[in-house]
Amino acid sequence: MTERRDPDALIRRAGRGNPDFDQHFLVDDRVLDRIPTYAESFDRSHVLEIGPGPGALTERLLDVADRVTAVERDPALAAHLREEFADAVADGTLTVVEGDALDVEFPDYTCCISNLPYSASSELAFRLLPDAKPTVLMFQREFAERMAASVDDDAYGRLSVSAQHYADVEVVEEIPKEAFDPQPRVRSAVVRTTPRDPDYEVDDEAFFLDFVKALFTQRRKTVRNAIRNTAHISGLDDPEAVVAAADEDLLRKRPGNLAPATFAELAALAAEHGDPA
Ligand SMILES: C[S@@+](CC[C@H](N)C(=O)[O-])C[C@H]1O[C@@H](n2cnc3c(N)ncnc32)[C@H](O)[C@@H]1O
Repeated sequence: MTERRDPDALIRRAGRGNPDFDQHFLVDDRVLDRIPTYAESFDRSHVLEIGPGPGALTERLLDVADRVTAVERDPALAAHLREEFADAVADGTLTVVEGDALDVEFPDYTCCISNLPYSASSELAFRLLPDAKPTVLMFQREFAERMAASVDDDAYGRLSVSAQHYADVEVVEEIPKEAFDPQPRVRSAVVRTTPRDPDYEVDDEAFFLDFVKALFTQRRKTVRNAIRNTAHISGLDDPEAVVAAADEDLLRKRPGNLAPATFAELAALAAEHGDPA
């Protein structure tokens, strides 16, 4: 292996960042070395990296992948990456795409490994998860815990059910603020998602996800009241018919105590009786 670039030197060569673009760069070599290992069991032949920044993680991804596509919104950083990794760009192992990862077309990647911009965590996660490709992603710790939470956990909510609809979700490492420059205000965590089909059937995915979103806006209410109060979000024309058709024990529970498969059953019942838009 050739000697690695120093992350601090990469930041210096990239030039000071743009505060509008959520730029907290990883400078801890041990953390940077570990991140690609969390994807060891995945096909890493074509890795998608969102928000490569100065390129410290990109360099490690180039070591384990046949190809890396790196999507960077900051034009100065995209130019820096093309210069810093000119050999890899020239031989086609690295493609730098300048643009917003929420808009650009993704290549036919095999897995995504990224330290994401936290302000777009949710939108980026839900752009990636339906692709059914494995991911290793860094998020704010609290967001990561909510993604991975199980029914009855305090952190269990809409994010848990929606993310786990697409994949198994695990928090594989917590990362202290000191691993970044500049340091973020919040702690971070690395999440691994392994795509799989859910263990329940959903006929109308969009309605299921809207129904979950609706009920979790009323997480402290009973399911009965949550169904009644959120028709404007779930799109149900006749929430009373759903309440009339549902099991009494279920209606007395709170949304945070319903497992994903129970949400799916209730959503099917709601679609059948509640006349969704
Ligand atoms: C938290 S930094 C991570 C940088 C680098 N991967 C690291 O670990 O040091 C996030 C990076 O995403 C870039 N970025 C922010 N919003 C973006 C977007 N919508 N699309 C693509 N890149 C974005 C920022 O310019 C920054 O380089």
